[in-house]
Amino acid sequence: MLTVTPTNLPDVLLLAPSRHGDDRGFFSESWSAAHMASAGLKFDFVQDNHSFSRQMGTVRGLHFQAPPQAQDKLVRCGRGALYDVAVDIRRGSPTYGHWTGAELSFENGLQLLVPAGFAHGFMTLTPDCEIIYKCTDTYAPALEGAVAWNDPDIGIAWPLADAAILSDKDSAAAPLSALESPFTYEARP
Ligand SMILES: Cc1cn([C@H]2C[C@H](O)[C@@H](COP(=O)(O)OP(=O)(O)O[C@H]3O[C@H](C)C(=O)[C@H](O)[C@H]3O)O2)c(=O)[nH]c1=O
Repeated sequence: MLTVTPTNLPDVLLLAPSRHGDDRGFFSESWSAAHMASAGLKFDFVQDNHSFSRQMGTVRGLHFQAPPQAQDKLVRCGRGALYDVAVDIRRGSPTYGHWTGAELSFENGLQLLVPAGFAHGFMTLTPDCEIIYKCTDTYAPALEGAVAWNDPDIGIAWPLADAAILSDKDSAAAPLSALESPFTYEARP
C-alpha cells in the first residue's frame, strides 16, 4: 500500500509506503513499481544512490542534472533524519523559484518524489545520517548544475541554517538568478 500526499509544489509528492510491524520490528516494500502504478506514478529508475553524512547540519545541494540526462528522484532516509527540499527551476513555471521541504527519517519512513526540473538538496538533522534515493538516469557530471542552498530569493527555511556544513562546491554555488535553467515548464494536459 502506498499513500501519496501532495505538497505545496504540484508534481512534488510525499509518499508513505505501508510498514508491517511485529515484535521483531517492521517490513516495508520501500519501492514497488506496482504500488507506484496504482497511484498513477510511472518512473523508470535506473540508479540507486546512497550517501552517508557524519555530522548533523550537513547540507548537500541544491543540485540537478540537465537534459538529456535529467533525473527524477525518489528520496528516503535510511538512518537518522533529514530535511529534504525541492525547488522548481522550470522556466515559465507558475511556481518557479518556489520550494517545498519535508522531514524524512528512518522513523517516519516518508519519501519525497522530486521530478526532473526541480533542484534537490537536503540538510541532515542527526549525526550519521543516510540518504537513499532512486534516479531515472545515470550520473552525468558534465550535466550537473547547482543553485545556492541559502539563496535569499528562494528563502528555504532550513532547520539548522546557522550550523550548515557544506562542500566547497556547494559553498560556491550561484543563486538562482544567475542560472540559465535548462528546464522549461510544460503545463499538464
Ligand atoms: C551524484 C553522484 C556522485 N558521484 C561521485 C562524485 C564524487 O566523487 C562523489 C561525491 O559527489 P557529490 O559531492 O556531487 O555528492 P553530493 O553532494 O551528495 O551530490 C548529490 O547531492 C544531491 C542531494 C543530489 O540530489 C544529487 O544526487 C547529487 O548531486 O560521488 C557518483 O559517482 N555518482 C553520482 O551519481
